[in-house]
Amino acid sequence: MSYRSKASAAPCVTTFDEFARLADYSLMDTLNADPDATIDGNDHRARQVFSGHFVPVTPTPLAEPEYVTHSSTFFKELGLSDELALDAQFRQVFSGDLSATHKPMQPVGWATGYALSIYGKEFIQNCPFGTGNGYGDGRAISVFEGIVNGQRWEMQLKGGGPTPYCRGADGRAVLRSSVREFLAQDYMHALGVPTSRSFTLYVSKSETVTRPWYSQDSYSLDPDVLVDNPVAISTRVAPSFLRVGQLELFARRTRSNAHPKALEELRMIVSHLIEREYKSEIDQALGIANQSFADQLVELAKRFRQRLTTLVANWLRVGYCQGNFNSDNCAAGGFTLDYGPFGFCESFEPWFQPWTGGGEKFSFFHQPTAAEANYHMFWKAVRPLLAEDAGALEQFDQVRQGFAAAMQQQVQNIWAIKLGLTEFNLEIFKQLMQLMTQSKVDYTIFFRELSHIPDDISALKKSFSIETSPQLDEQWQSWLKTWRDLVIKGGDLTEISTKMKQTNPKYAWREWLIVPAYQQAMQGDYSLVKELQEVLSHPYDEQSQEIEDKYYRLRPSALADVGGVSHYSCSS
Ligand SMILES: Nc1ncnc2c1ncn2[C@@H]1O[C@H](COP(=O)(O)OP(=O)(O)OP(=O)(O)O)[C@@H](O)[C@H]1O
Ligand SMILES: [Mg+2]
Repeated sequence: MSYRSKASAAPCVTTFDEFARLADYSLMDTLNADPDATIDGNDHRARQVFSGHFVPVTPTPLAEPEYVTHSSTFFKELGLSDELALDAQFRQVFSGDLSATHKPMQPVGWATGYALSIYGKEFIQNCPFGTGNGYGDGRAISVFEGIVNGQRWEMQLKGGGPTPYCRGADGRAVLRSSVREFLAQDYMHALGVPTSRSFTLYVSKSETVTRPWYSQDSYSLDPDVLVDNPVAISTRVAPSFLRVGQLELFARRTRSNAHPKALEELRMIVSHLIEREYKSEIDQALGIANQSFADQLVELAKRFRQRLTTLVANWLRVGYCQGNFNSDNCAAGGFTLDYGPFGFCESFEPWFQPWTGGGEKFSFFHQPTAAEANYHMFWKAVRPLLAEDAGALEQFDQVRQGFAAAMQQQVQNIWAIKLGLTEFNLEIFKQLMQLMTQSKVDYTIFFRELSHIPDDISALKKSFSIETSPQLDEQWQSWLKTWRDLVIKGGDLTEISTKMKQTNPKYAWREWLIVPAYQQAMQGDYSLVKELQEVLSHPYDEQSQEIEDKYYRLRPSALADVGGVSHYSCSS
């Protein structure tokens, strides 16, 4: 299996006119708008939204927008030329000014409500009205839907200004978090991990917002200063932005009989999910003719389970920790969404958690359990739609029951692949985890060095951030021998090594190397952002010696506990 990203099509769309013509809004045609909303989308204050699937809302344009970057890789895949990102009208639209659009593209975007469950427990405290009706996309506004290069995509501004779900906040995202989100999303794609995609990033040259953050070299757990930050809008793209929390919102309304159309709205949103994210797979599994909705739901449960368990196993593979894997941050399409509280594990720690608000339950190795809690909420939300079909309901429940076993299977599978083994070996794995923790290994460097299948531990020592004792070295040597003997049984060492290098990336997300990129970007210099984009878009490749010296190295120990580098409290 190779995790390299796919090849791309030749560019063809070069003007905004051509781009706007790709718009096709099936979502607005098939789902319900909030009946209390205004048609013009001038709807920017926190309020309750009682029904409907979306609220028409216009973004708030950035003042004096400037181009920061775009994803060249993704533009190519979509058949868009790179110049388009610099086109004045295109920039205007993707920095929030929809007045520059023309038909069939529409001058109004939309935001959606969703609910939140934390580790399987329903929460409404986050809603300012105490009802759950004020919670949803507070600063994410979708502005485009269309068929681009043969595939349907939705494009969503993040930081596009307040919506009815803003809960009194400003609806903005700062450049720091936008650069992080943009780069991380692109990086995840390059790693071969399903994700929403980075599209464009523009910053305001004159508008700032004040956010709590860390002073230089601060060891504080919580931010200790207020910083003025330029505001930015990044656009992300996905087949849909449906979250498990969104299904939950409609299920909760159904359960409480909130309004007469509640069950129908739940059915509609789940059908929409199938249409957008699972249609071809379900058609393939069931055949196109004579499918009942109940059959589709059972198949949906299977497919989502498969995607979610694979996703989380891949997060473990690449060292990613979502940090706040609640149901409102869990895409129902089974890909990574919301790069706010995330981080990548450098110095190995099973319970690594970069986000100070997240706690151990959302830490690195707890993600499979967090995923199960989200899957449970998905199951609970969709279940009422099967009330009339006992047979399908039983199958649906069985898929839910099987989550833990399926998850364990995926995790074991990924460990076997990471270690170049044909099957998971619990003893080898347990010993390794212990040794890795004791030696504080750099997660990425360790597995990359191991991918060369060395017979001596000296190469692996490059990844250790402590001096090891002779006893520990002996334990390592003995582990290495047992592991190597097992690998040898699996076949040709060169082939296994090549596969391991396609599984274990060389280039990692190192927060301390990202910090200078967003700091320089705040001063108007985007060159480091571009450089990182380039390095991180080929994470499995050997790159130049210069890049290796700069990016393939351990975090300086002085940065180990620095606020904003090793941990952060705020993702906005
Ligand atoms: N500055 C802000 N203004 C308005 N709403 C905000 C702001 N920051 C966060 N929110 C809202 O708070 C909720 C939870 O925060 P979270 O950090 O998950 O959001 P987010 O990073 O904006 O979300 P996502 O990537 O999931 O859309 C979301 O509904 C989000 O829209
Ligand atoms: Mg979120």
